[in-house]
Amino acid sequence: MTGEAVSGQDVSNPGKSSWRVTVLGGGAWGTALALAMLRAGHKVRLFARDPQTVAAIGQGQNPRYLPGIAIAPGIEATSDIAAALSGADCVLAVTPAQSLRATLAVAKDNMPDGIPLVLCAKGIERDTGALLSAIVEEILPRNPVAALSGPSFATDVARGLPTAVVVAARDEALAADLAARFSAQNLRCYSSDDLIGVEIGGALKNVFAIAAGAVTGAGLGASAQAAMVTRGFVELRRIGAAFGARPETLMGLSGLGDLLLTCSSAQSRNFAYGLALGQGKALAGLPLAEGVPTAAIAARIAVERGIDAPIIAAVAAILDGAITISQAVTALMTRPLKTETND
Ligand SMILES: NC(=O)c1ccc[n+]([C@@H]2O[C@H](COP(=O)([O-])OP(=O)(O)OC[C@H]3O[C@@H](n4cnc5c(N)ncnc54)[C@H](O)[C@@H]3O)[C@@H](O)[C@H]2O)c1
Ligand SMILES: O=P(O)(O)OC[C@H](O)CO
Repeated sequence: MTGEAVSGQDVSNPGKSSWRVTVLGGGAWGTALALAMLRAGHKVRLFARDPQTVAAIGQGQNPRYLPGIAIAPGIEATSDIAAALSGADCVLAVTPAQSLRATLAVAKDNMPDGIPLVLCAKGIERDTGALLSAIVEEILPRNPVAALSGPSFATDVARGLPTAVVVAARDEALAADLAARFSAQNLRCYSSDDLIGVEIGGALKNVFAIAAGAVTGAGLGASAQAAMVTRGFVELRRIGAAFGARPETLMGLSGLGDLLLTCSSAQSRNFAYGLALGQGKALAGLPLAEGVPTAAIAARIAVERGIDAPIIAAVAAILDGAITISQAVTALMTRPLKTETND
C-alpha cells in the first residue's frame, strides 16, 4: 500500500446513531465520501461496477481514481447492487451527472422505500436539461432527494483536510438531519432547504472552471481571469433565478465557494481541462470534466429562456469547436457597452 495513512474513525458527534450508508460509485468522490462517512461513524458499503475497483478498495487503495491515498479498512466494496443496497438507511449517488439516470435504473429495484437519496454529482443532464433532483424524482418517486455540494476536492476530503459543504433537501428537517449525520471532525456540513439553488451552484461552477483554465492556458492574464469569474457568477445567478434558486444560496458554499475553488486551482479537473484547451493541448483521455456537457445544455437553456449568458455561450461554442478562444475573447470584449448590472 502506498501513500499517507487515512484514519478510519473520527467521530465528532458521538450522540448520533450509526447508519448504514451506501455509496453508488467507486470513483474519486465516491471513495472520498465513503471514507468521510466512515469517519462520521457510519457503516459504509460502496457499489462499483468495476470489479478491479472493488478489489482494490478491499486492499486499501483506489489507484485509478485516488492514487497515493491509503484507504482505511471498513468500506465494504461490492459489484452486487442488491447486496450494496440491502438494509441501507441512506444512499449517496456519486457517479457522473450524465450517468445518474443509468445508475438509478440499476439501483431502482433494490432501493429501500423512503430512505433519502443524496445527490453528490454536479451537472445538468445534457439531453433533457433536467436537474439531477428531477431525475431522482422521476425514477425513485418514493425516496426523498437531497444534494451534497460545495468546495471539496476528493483528495482533500479523503485525506481528512478541513472542508465545508452544504447538504440540501426541500424538507429542512431532513437536510438538517443529514448534515448532522454526515458531519465529522474536518467535515463541516451546513444544511439548506434550497435544493435547486445548491444543485445549480454546483453544476454551473464547472462551466466557469473550464473558462478559468482556458483563460490561464491562453495567457490572457489575471485581470481577464477576475473579470470572467465575476461576470460568470452573474450568469450563474441569472440561470439560478430562472430555476427558482435563492440568490443567497448561490452566494454560499455551492456557488461562490465552489467557483472560488475550481476557478483558481489546477487541482480542479474542469480547470485542468480548460487549461489544456487554452494551451492547445490534446483533450482526449483527460479525467472527467462535468462542465463539458453542462456548458452545452446550460447554453441551450439560456437561449430557450432568454437569459443573457455570453460566457456560457462562448464556452459551449469553444468546446463545440465552433469558435476559437481568440474569437470568443473578441466577441465578449466588443459587446455593446452597458451599465454594470449584477443580477
Ligand atoms: N472528484 C471530486 O473532487 C469531486 C468533488 C465533488 C463532486 N464531484 C462530483 O462527483 C461526481 C463523480 O465524480 P468523481 O470524481 O467520482 O468521478 P470519477 O471519474 O473519479 O469516477 C466516476 C465513477 O463513476 C463510475 N460510473 C460511471 N458511470 C457509471 C454507471 N452508469 N454506473 C455505475 N458507475 C458508473 C465510474 O466507473 C467511476 O468509478 C461528478 O459529478 C463530480 O462533479 C467530484
Ligand atoms: O475536479 P472538479 O473540477 O470536478 O471539481 C471537483 C469539485 O467539484 C470541487 O468542489
